[in-house]
Amino acid sequence: MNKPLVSIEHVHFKYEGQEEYALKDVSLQIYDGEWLAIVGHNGSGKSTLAKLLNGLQYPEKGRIQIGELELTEDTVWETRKLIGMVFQNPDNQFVGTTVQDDVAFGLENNGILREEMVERVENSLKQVQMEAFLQQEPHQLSGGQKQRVAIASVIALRPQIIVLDEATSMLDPRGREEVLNVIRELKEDHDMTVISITHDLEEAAKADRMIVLNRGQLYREGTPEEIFQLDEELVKLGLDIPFPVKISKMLREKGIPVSKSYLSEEALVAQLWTSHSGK
Ligand SMILES: Nc1ncnc2c1ncn2[C@@H]1O[C@H](COP(=O)(O)OP(=O)(O)OP(=O)(O)O)[C@@H](O)[C@H]1O
Repeated sequence: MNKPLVSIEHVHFKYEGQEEYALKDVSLQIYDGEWLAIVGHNGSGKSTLAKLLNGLQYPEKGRIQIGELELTEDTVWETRKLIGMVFQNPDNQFVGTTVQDDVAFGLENNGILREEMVERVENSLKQVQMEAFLQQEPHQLSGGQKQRVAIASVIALRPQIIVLDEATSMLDPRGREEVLNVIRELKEDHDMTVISITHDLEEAAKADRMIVLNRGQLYREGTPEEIFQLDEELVKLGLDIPFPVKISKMLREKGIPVSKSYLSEEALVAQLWTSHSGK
């Protein structure tokens, strides 16, 4: 994690006919191999940032650099090969009549030869643990399974970066867990760079780094531990602090030594066991 793979520099963006800027002077870097979570309340500009990264909109001022390329109307087809997008609604992302066809679709469009296509379809479905569902029809799948197929369709094209725009927000807890596990594996085992855009801080707690957006501006940047220290400030921004972080704060207020804000229930329970058994 050393060179920025994506560099967003002083980006301003306003939708046509609107007075307010949706993004105001936003600058941030995304490093090779990291998982960056971009969080913010409704209307903070998260989806607008995703649209800019995908070249669906262009900055009014400022620039976006992806790898060696500046993202412009001339380079957008090249930059889209580097960035794969997964969106919120699992039902809007299926184009094939079976799981296999769905993953193959993007490859066909990119002129990948049949033999390689078969291999890539199989491999990418394996990476999301959906290889047993090759012939299944989309409507037979759960939300989490559909999103995993959507991720397989993206990784089959071998992008360097995967952007998940609220990709777990329509899923039940089990589906969300499945998708988050897949994201972690893609990052850890396949060196993918992950950008997850979410209003769910529990999900963001799993990332390496977080960016908080507020009213189109970059409010804070830091590790999840650093961001959760903001505490009431996050609540004021309309964000809900994860349950284990709230509990560890309450314990500290009651004089029970919890050294930092624990980001997962498991870590908090482990700390409490350790201090309890040490007495
Ligand atoms: N197509 C559009 N036309 C006009 N204004 C828009 C459009 N899309 C978003 N906006 C405005 O731009 C600002 C940023 O919206 P954006 O959708 O990027 O926020 P968000 O953080 O993704 O919110 P949400 O979580 O509700 O999707 C908001 O003020 C919103 O009303």
